[in-house]
Amino acid sequence: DDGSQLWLNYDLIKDAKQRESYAPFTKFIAVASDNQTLKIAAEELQTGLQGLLGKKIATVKTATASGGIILNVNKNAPSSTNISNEGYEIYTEKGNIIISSKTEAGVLYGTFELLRAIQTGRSLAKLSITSSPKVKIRMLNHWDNANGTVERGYAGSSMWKWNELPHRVDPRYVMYARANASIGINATSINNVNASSRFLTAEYLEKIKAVADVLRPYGIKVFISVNFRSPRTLGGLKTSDPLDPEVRKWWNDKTKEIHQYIPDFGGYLVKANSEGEPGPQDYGRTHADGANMLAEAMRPFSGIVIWRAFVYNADPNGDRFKEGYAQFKPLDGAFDPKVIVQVKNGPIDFMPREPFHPMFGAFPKTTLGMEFQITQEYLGQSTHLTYLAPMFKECLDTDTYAKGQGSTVAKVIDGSLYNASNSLMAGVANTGSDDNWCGHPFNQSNWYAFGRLAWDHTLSSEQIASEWIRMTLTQTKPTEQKISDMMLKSHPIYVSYTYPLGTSHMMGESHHYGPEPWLAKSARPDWTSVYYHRADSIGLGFDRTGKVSNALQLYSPEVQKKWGNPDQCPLDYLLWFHHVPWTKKLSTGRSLWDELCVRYYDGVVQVGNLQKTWESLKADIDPEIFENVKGRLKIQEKEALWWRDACVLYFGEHSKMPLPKPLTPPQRTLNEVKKLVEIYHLR
Ligand SMILES: CO[C@H]1[C@H](O)[C@@H](O)[C@H](O)O[C@@H]1C(=O)O
Repeated sequence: DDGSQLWLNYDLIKDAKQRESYAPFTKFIAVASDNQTLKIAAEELQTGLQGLLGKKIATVKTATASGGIILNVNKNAPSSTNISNEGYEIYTEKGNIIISSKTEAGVLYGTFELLRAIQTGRSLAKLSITSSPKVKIRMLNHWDNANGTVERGYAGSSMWKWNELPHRVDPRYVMYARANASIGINATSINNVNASSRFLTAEYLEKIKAVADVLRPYGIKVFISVNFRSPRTLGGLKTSDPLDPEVRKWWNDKTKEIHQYIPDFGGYLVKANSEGEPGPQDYGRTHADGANMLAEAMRPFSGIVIWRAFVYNADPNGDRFKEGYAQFKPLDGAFDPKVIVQVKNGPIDFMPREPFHPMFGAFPKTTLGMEFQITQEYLGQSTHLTYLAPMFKECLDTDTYAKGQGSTVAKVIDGSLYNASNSLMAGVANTGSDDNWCGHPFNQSNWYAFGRLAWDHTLSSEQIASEWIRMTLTQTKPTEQKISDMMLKSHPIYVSYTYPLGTSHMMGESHHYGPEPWLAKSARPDWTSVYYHRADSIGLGFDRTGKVSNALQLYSPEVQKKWGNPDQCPLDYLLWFHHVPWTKKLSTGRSLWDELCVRYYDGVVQVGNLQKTWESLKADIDPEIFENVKGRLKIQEKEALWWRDACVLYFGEHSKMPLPKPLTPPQRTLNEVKKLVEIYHLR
């Protein structure tokens, strides 16, 4: 098993009794219409049950006996059932299992839920499931380039073969569609937000159309990331000013043209005036001017405009933490209803642990979408085992107190806090052309977890891990439990040997691989490490209280209270908000310096424990996957040591304090670690 079938490998259920228990419900599949989506659902059931039960199952038009699975689209289902268009019900009636929804896509989602029930060993005897997605647009953002590379991709080159399309349509697109549909993902933006105008040419629209045609029956809409300067680069206009009538006409025409290829086009995703990308500010206009121009072009159609809030200027005296908020806050209420503003989970940039972005809860008149990063740019890329569901949930479950207690980030995102009519959760994809799609075999679990949480953010990290392990790795309970334990501990372990106590942004410059806490000079001050950790002879951390940047003031008073006092701030967030003296005693009873060292050292020890646990599971795991993970855990251990030694040695030069007992000295000198990291900068 090379992992190419992801969590849909449908391996035979080993326990014969269990297989038999499903026999009374799997005698036939009834599907009345020949709608393509329903056909796909029926075929998925056939493939799945063939694999899981080793049983060939026929499809019929109408059920004449009991003991089958009936796929049922009920467009007029009473609204009292409280199920949204994409939601489904699964129940038993007259000895049949009914999967029912108002839409074909809903039936497909229900079908995957039934298969998941069997894959994870649940009983079908008294099924009664109703499920509706909590978020409307559940989307992958690909940072894939036209030349086949992937920005921050760690699983090979792009999965989109632009040089082959539209003539050759890679069969992997179908696998991709199945995988996404199985977790409820219903949208995908196919190209990098650092966007090439090429994607708006007729040549590329034909290619994108071919992809959209594959994804459509799986309920997935295609979006395109656009370059704001396209009216100039493609249209030959003198400007891309969003208030210029010719520019507006260009976008209107382009949007119409796109719809000739893709009638159900999802819409535009835009990174503007961020990290050198063009945008409305180039012409003295606002983000709202830019977004609303595109929304107007989209007016005749169902599509939308997703405008990113990831913006920051290079102000050495400012605080990047406050930038997105500062630029967007005056525009709350100014955006067209077709616009969703997509905000990264934290205010800086996908750091391993960030406080939630202060925009969440502060924009009652704007629809805010969530942007998570599934690809592990700062989280071990393809060599560290890091399960991200707990990190996603930590953000979603945090209370913004925007409308009193219980105003969680999740409620901002699912639209319930401000009664938003649309909602969005996006994840930067980690897919590539690697056989197993995601590089590290465990990285697949982050794609899976993202989709499951976008559908239902109340699912627990434990449940999602358990599902994924059973569907992907093993059905043996004790093994499952051990792997689940590894996964649930993995994010805290990673944070421990990289960014403990609320430190951030100390990675190697530009490639973002490995530690570089000493980085003090870069093209921009806020691309260095010293800007963030602010280590000096007194202490460590960025003071964001009223004394210095006062970024804390962007949060509601309850949140300020929770994080604003260094004696009460949870240690995991401490150095995000406070410059703490090295000698200050923390709640653990240790000084800041001692606590920092203990965490760096413990992280490395824990990676050793992950290795030991994995080794003990050898007999139960597919040999190829076993060796693959084993090798990567070795790399993880080596790199955890780099991080530990780099940070402890570097910060030690500031604190001038000895390592607490019983920690043994680092394996290298600071210069030796620096040399290791410098290799990655050699040309
Ligand atoms: C697409 O650019 C990325 C950039 O590679 C990445 O290092 C940074 O984290 O975020 C940017 C963004 O989100 O726009």
